[in-house]
Order: sequence, then structure tokens, then C-alpha cells
Amino acid sequence: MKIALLGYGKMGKTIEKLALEKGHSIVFKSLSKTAEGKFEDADIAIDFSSPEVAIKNISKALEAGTPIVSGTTGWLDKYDEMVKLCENRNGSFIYASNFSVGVNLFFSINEYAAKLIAPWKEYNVSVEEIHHLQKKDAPSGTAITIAEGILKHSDKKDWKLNTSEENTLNITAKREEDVKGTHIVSYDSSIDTISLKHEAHSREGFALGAILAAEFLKDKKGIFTMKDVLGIKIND
Ligand SMILES: NC(=O)C1=CN([C@@H]2O[C@H](COP(=O)(O)OP(=O)(O)OC[C@H]3O[C@@H](n4cnc5c(N)ncnc54)[C@H](O)[C@@H]3O)[C@@H](O)[C@H]2O)C=CC1
Ligand SMILES: O=C(O)C1=N[C@H](C(=O)O)C[C@H](O)C1
Repeated sequence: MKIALLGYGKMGKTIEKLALEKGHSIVFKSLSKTAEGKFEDADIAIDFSSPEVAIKNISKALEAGTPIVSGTTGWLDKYDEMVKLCENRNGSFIYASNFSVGVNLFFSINEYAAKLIAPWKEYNVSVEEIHHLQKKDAPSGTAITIAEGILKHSDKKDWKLNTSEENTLNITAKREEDVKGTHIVSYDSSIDTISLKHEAHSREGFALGAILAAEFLKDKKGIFTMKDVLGIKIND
């Protein structure tokens, strides 16, 4: 597979290393101000850039007829626009807030737990995420996906960062040196706490998942999710 990397930071570099090990090649790389190679040579584009440029990258790929995998977080208010563009262009598109197999299993466990615990009103649910100091967006895209999974089964109406409103799901975001990505869901009562935790030890899980998604998408048309890529069927 010939890959265009849109964004060549921590994730772009990890994807490059693992893609080369799997026998793929990198034919194009875009950095903040410069680019190397020819975008037109790519079979697929993988975008891990920044919230401000993700839409530009995704649009560019869809307009060129190149399948696009995007992992950039913090731009999701424009997701429906990108879906429409993909449909209009008969293109191929996967977005995931987190590409790691472990987190995608965690998403299903989270929804199952939310449904199971929902009738037990003494438990108050909250979400915490911890990431490295360079992260631009808060809360993380993964924390938002987790919150949406909980809200499907909760009396709470919405989520907010740092809230104490009773009917709103509280998300706390912490920034600490070199943390790759930790997500914790807590159900607190006066008697006990039930916690679900996922902790990434490196960026390799995210990168491997993104390459898996690219291999899946390369010869398909349409809009897909990581559930399609991984064949995860248990939902709630
Ligand atoms: N979905 C997932 O599984 C994961 C998503 N992410 C997300 O991916 C994004 C990137 O993360 P990192 O690689 O850690 O960030 P990073 O800051 O290390 O790299 C971002 C790269 O984007 C590129 N970039 C920035 N502005 C650009 C512009 N104007 N034009 C072209 N390229 C530009 C630069 O090459 C920069 O190095 C973030 O939004 C992060 O939240 C990160 C890890 C996993
Ligand atoms: O910025 C990161 O590093 C990460 N971002 C993603 C997110 O916002 O959820 C995924 C992962 O947690 C790492």
C-alpha cells in the first residue's frame, strides 16, 4: 500500500515506522509548512495532524478520490460536513477518536457497564482522561466517545468538562509529562467505587489500528468505523 501521511508528528512518525515494517511505503508526508513526495501517488491517506487542519486534509483527499483515514481529534463539529462530502464524491472515509484495539474493546465494555449499572441510582458516573503536556484539545476525543456511550444509558443529558451539575456527566482532563493516553470511568457511591481503566503504554496501538483501518478501507467505498474494521458486534 502506498501511503500519504498528512501530519508527521508523534503519530505520523510511529505510523511510518510500523507501516514500513509491514511492507507498505510512504509516498508523501505533509508537515506544518513543508511537504515531501507526491500526494497523487498514494493509494490511501492517513491524517494525524491538528484540529485546525484536519478538515483541509480530509477534504483534499476526498476531492482527489483518495481514501482517507483520520485520527485527528478536536474537529468533530464538522464531521457531518465531511460525511456529506464523502457521499457526494462517492469516496472512502474512516474517522476514529482512538484506533487502538484495546480502546475499541473498552468502548463496548463501557457501554455494557453503563447499561448494567443504570438502574442503580446510588452510583454517580464520571470520566477522567490524562494525556501528555503537548495535547491541544480537551477533553480527548476518546473521552467524548466514552461519554457518548454512557449517555445512551443514563439520565444525564449531556457531558461537560469540569462540571458539578447533577444531570450532566463530568469529564476531567489532566495533562502530565509523557502520558500516552489514560481513560478512567468511575461509578461512585457512598459505599464503594467501580472503576474501568484503559492505559496506553505507547503510541503503537493507535498506529497499528490506523494501518489496519487503511488496509480495510483501501478498496472500499463508503463511511466506516473501527467497529467495521475490527468486526466488533457486541454493542450494548
Ligand atoms: N485517533 C487516535 O487513535 C489518536 C489520535 N491522536 C490525535 O492525532 C493528532 C496528532 O497527534 P500527534 O501526532 O501526537 O501530534 P503532533 O503535534 O506530534 O503532530 C501533529 C503534526 O501535524 C502536522 N501539522 C500541524 N499543522 C499542520 C499544517 N498546518 N499542515 C500540515 N501538517 C500540519 C505537523 O507535522 C505536526 O507535527 C491529535 O489531534 C491527536 O489528538 C493521537 C493519537 C491517537
Ligand atoms: O493526543 C493524543 O495523544 C491522543 N489523542 C486521542 C484522543 O484525543 O482521544 C487518542 C489518544 O488518547 C491519544
